Amino acid sequence: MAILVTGGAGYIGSHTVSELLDHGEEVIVLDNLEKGHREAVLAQTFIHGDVRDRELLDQIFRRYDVEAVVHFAAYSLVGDSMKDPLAYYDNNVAAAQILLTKMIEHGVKRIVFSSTAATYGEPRQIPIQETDATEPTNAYGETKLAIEKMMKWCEQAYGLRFISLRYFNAAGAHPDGHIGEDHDPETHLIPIVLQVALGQREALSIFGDDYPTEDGTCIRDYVHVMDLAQAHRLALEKLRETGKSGIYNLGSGTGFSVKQVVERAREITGHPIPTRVAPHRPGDPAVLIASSQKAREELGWRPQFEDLDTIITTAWAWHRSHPNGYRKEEMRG
Ligand SMILES: NC(=O)c1ccc[n+]([C@@H]2O[C@H](COP(=O)([O-])OP(=O)(O)OC[C@H]3O[C@@H](n4cnc5c(N)ncnc54)[C@H](O)[C@@H]3O)[C@@H](O)[C@H]2O)c1
Ligand SMILES: O=c1ccn([C@@H]2O[C@H](COP(=O)(O)OP(=O)(O)O[C@H]3O[C@H](CO)[C@@H](O)[C@H](O)[C@H]3O)[C@@H](O)[C@H]2O)c(=O)[nH]1
Repeated sequence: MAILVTGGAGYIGSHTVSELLDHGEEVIVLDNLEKGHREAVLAQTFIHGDVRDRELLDQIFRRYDVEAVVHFAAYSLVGDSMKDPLAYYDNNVAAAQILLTKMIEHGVKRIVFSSTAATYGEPRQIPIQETDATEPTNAYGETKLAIEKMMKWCEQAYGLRFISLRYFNAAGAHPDGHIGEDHDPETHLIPIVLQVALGQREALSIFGDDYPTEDGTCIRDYVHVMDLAQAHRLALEKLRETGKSGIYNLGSGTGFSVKQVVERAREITGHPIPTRVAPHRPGDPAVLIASSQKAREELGWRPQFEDLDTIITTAWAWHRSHPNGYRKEEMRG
C-alpha cells in the first residue's frame, strides 16, 4: 500500500517524504513543479502533474494501491493571497474538492492535510488552542479553513477520515543537508535573513515596527520542518490505528519577534544583517503562538529540533551549501 503525497517536491512535502521513506513507507509524489523542485523528490515514483487533473487522478488511483493521501499541494503565501484571492480559491479549495471527490470515488478514505495558523486570524488568547475561534485575516487562511470544513462534511457523508495539521511557521532544513527551503521568489523571513547574510540581498525589510508587541515587530512561532515531517508520519499512524479524525496545531509554543530572529541570525552567521523598516504586509496578524499540547498527547508528537538556534543553524547550513537552492550546479556550470 502506498501513500500519495501531493506537493512532495515542495519544501515541507520533500522533508516529509524523506521521513516517510526512512520509516519504510512506499511513497508516490504528485507535483506540478510550479513551485517545487524535481531534485527535492526522494520518492521512487514521481508523477509530474496537477491535482486539479481529474483524469490523472483516476489513473493514479487505478494504477496504485493508495492507502492514504498527504495533501501539501497549495498556494501558501499570505501577502499573495490578498492580491489574488481567486487563484487561492482555485488551487486550494477547488483542487481539494477535486482530490476529495476522486479519493471517495476510488475508495481512498484517509487524508492528512496541510492547514495553517492563518485559519485563526488575530488570536483572542495566546497560546492558540484548536478550539479557539477561526476568523482568518487573509484569503489564504480562509481557503484552508474552507477545506477543513469540506473534509468535516465528507467525513459525515462518505466516511472520510482526516487529520488536519495547522502548522505555524515552518523553518529549518534537513540535518543531513541534502534538502532544504528553496522558494522563488523567497518571501519567508528566515531564508530572506540568511540571503542577506550570504550577501545576496542588501538588507531585510521589516514589515512594520509598530505592532502591539514589545519591540513592535510581529511575533511568530517557528517550528522545524523535520518536526512537522514527524507529525505527518504520526498522523498517518493515528488514522491507521484509530480511524479518528482531528485537527492539531503544530508549533514550538514559543514566539520570536522579527527583530529577535534577526538578532539570533546575526549571532549564528557572524554577519551584521542590516534591516530597514517597511510598511505592514496586508493580512499579517501581530502574534501567532501555538499550543501543541493536543498533538503531543494524541499523536505522541515529540519535536526534536525545538529551539530557534537549531532552526536557524540547519537553515544556514543548507543556504551556505546551496546558495542558489536546487539550481546550484546549473548556475555554477
Ligand atoms: N511554509 C510554511 O510555513 C507553512 C505553514 C503552514 C502551512 N503550510 C502549508 O504547507 C503546504 C506546503 O508548504 P510549503 O512551504 O512546502 O510550500 P511549497 O510551495 O514549497 O510546496 C507546495 C508544492 O505543491 C506543488 N503544487 C502546488 N499546487 C499544485 C497543484 N495544483 N498540483 C500539483 N502540485 C502543486 C508545488 O509545485 C510545490 O512543490 C502548503 O499547503 C502550505 O499552505 C506551509
Ligand atoms: O521580508 C520579510 C519577510 C517576513 N517578514 C515578517 O516575518 C514574519 C514571518 O513571515 P513569513 O516568513 O512570510 O511567514 P508568515 O507570513 O507568518 O506565513 C507562514 O506561516 C504561516 C503560519 O503561521 C503559514 O500559513 C504560511 O503558509 C507561511 O508562509 C511576518 O511577521 C512577516 O511580516 C518581514 O518582516 N520581512
